[in-house]
Amino acid sequence: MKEFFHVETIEGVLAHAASFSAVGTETVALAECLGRVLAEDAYSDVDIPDFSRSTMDGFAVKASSTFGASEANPAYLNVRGQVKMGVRPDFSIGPGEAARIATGGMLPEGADSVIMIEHTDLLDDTTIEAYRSVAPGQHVIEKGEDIRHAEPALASGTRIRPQEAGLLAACGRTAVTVFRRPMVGIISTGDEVVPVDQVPGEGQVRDINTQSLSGQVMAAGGVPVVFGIVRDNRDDLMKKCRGALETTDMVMISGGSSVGARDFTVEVLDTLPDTGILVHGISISPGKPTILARSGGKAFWGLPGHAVSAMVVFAAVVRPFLDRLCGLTQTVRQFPVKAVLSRNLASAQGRVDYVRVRLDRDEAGGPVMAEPILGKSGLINTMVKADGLIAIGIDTEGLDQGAAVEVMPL
Ligand SMILES: Nc1nc2c(c(=O)[nH]1)N[C@H]1C(S)=C(S)[C@@H](COP(=O)(O)OP(=O)(O)OC[C@H]3O[C@@H](n4cnc5c(N)ncnc54)[C@H](O)[C@@H]3O)O[C@H]1N2
Ligand code: MOO
Repeated sequence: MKEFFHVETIEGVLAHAASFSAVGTETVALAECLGRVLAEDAYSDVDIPDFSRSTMDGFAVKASSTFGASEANPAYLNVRGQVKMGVRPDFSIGPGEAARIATGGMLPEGADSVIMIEHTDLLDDTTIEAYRSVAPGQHVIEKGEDIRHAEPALASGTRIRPQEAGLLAACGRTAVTVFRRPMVGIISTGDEVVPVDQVPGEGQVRDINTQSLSGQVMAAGGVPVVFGIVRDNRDDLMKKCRGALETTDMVMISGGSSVGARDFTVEVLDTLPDTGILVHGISISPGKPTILARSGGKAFWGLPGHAVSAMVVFAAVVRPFLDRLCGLTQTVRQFPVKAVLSRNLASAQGRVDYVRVRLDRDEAGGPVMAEPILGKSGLINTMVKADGLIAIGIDTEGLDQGAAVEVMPL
């Protein structure tokens, strides 16, 4: 009888991720870099800002000229001139002096702070009264305070969000080196699986997994490459797998990962050159009959056919491998949502149970509640109802109503 072998803990499977390498790099225009992963340490060609700059409309002063100033006892300051925007002032400031300055203006030599215009009064064309004291550095961004040009502004392996793109703009980077988006081959198998544009006949189902897995790949920054549906035929499967491995960076096949007589995936993998099966069976549910193989340095996944199982395995196991291929090395700061379980939940020991949950909160602003969505792993609509997954630990028998849980968003 065929059996699972290498049944592995989730940690054991994830440990294999380190043995796969990031894909190559390419240069993209700044405007195209959103969502990409930086493949270089990015520096600025100048300090940012490159001059000490006012953050308020007012008067640039030496802070010491205002010490002790108040409504009852204002400081009288001599106005030396006006700072023009975008140019270095051609005068300096001494004790008891001030210069008109707008937000963003360059501080004149000698000035170390700015007093807001609303804390001053104009006595005549060249004299102001200051009613407040300011501290050195107040209302000023110092030269290099945002980014110093000798220090890396962003580290290689960082995912570029809008704020990183803004910082790259400040650094003068019109183009950046990023990792290529990994191409992920997607194959569906099964004689009963038909394309979306066909009305399924008796005993047939439409191909869900190609679409849902493609979406997960895209959301993770990869490019799905769809290889369609393969019949339960060893030669056809072999041909598709070879083609997918030759043209993509990672392959996911769904269905045919279990131990049934028609489950050819393992046989095909055993025959492919330079290919070894790393894992067949993971101690998780759903998703136990998952295969991970290495073929010519590429990860090859056999995901369970059930639509929920395939998606859960992607979220819990495949995603960290794809992150690695994407070149992500900086910690991805994604925090789970903390919630309270709405009902008792049974779970078997010896495996990690991934439970779909819907999040809700009452209008009074109580805790976020996690309501389990129970249902078989072939029901895609249970994933639609779910906002996330909770993992019940391998040694945990179940969770009680009211337990604190962490929800991985879907
Ligand atoms: N005797 C045993 N039978 C099964 C076991 C087991 O341990 N012993 N494990 C079960 C579990 S758990 C799962 S999950 C499935 C996984 O089986 P396979 O990966 O071999 O997948 P299939 O048998 O091909 O398909 C399962 C199910 O999913 C439907 N399917 C397949 N592909 C798609 C697709 N692209 N879109 C939508 N639906 C798809 C397929 O028609 C089947 O209904 O094995 C259990 N059996
Ligand atoms: O573990 Mo299978 O992966 O139920 O649904």
